[in-house]
Amino acid sequence: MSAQIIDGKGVAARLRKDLGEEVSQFREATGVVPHLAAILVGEDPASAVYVRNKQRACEKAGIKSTLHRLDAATTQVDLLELISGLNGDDSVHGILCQLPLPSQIDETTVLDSVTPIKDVDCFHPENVGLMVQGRPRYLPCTPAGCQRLIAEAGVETSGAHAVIVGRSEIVGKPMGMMLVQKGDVANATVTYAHSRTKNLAEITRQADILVAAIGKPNFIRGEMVKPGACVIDVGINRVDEKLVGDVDFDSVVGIAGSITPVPGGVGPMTIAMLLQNTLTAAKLQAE
Ligand SMILES: Nc1nc(=O)c2c([nH]1)NC[C@@H]1CN(c3ccc(C(=O)N[C@@H](CCC(=O)O)C(=O)O)cc3)C=[N+]21
Ligand SMILES: [Mg+2]
Repeated sequence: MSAQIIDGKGVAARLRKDLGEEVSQFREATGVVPHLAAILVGEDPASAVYVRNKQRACEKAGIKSTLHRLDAATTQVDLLELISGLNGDDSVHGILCQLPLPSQIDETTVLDSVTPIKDVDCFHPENVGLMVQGRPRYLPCTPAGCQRLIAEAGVETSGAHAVIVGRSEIVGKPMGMMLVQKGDVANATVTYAHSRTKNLAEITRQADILVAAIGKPNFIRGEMVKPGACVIDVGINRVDEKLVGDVDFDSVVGIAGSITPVPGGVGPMTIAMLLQNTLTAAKLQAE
């Protein structure tokens, strides 16, 4: 038996098409064009590719996108000044500051400076707090994409044991919070595991839903997976010019019940959710 391969790329394409229709209805009803401002600091080639993909997806969906490129040597003061200008620009609904930032810049200070209503990444503590309390303004893009793929796989989450491997503020921590909520594609029993967890394989083997967000290529192997589990691979690692996940696909695919591929799994969903949040942002600000 081989796992069902969850087609993130296909699901994302469908979502983006539906979203494009919603965007055109919104534009017609309000005359407002949803607008995402993206900030890219430095020359990291992977970041440049991601930002370009996000911009292309925006344009296809009828969302305006502008790119603000800053030199790798940009000071924190300059970046904060740019964000302050975008915060005050009524034509801009969403602001995305691509991570990682160069070492002279403190990421937390910068992310906290994005006005919460324009925080389409859902990184601001106000938005994280609202999400954790079960009254989200925005959902964080990558966890929301994972949740959508779990639903697409037809996996029951209510009462299921979801094990999150990884505790980043961007993926692992919010993912667990979303799956433990009361609600659809939620009501799970959540365990967080991470680099200090003892007997990790013993815990991952208890997972009905296993989310791998550790940032280590091919880390989750077949013997760490319960037969029939739903395995969501958030990893994006470049190894010998190739993109590989945090899951060792070849050893897991014969054991899991369903699995996301890399590429073509969570990554495209992250972008679809960003577009969704940008439309939400425009709606909230058009009121
Ligand atoms: N402020 C901020 N928000 C982010 O959401 C954010 C960020 N910074 N920094 C970097 C990470 C990473 N990320 C990805 C998005 C899409 C793909 C994606 O579409 N991946 C394709 C492959 C793309 C390729 O070939 O490189 C796939 O998995 O099929 C990957 C990674 C968003 N991030
Ligand atoms: Mg990390």
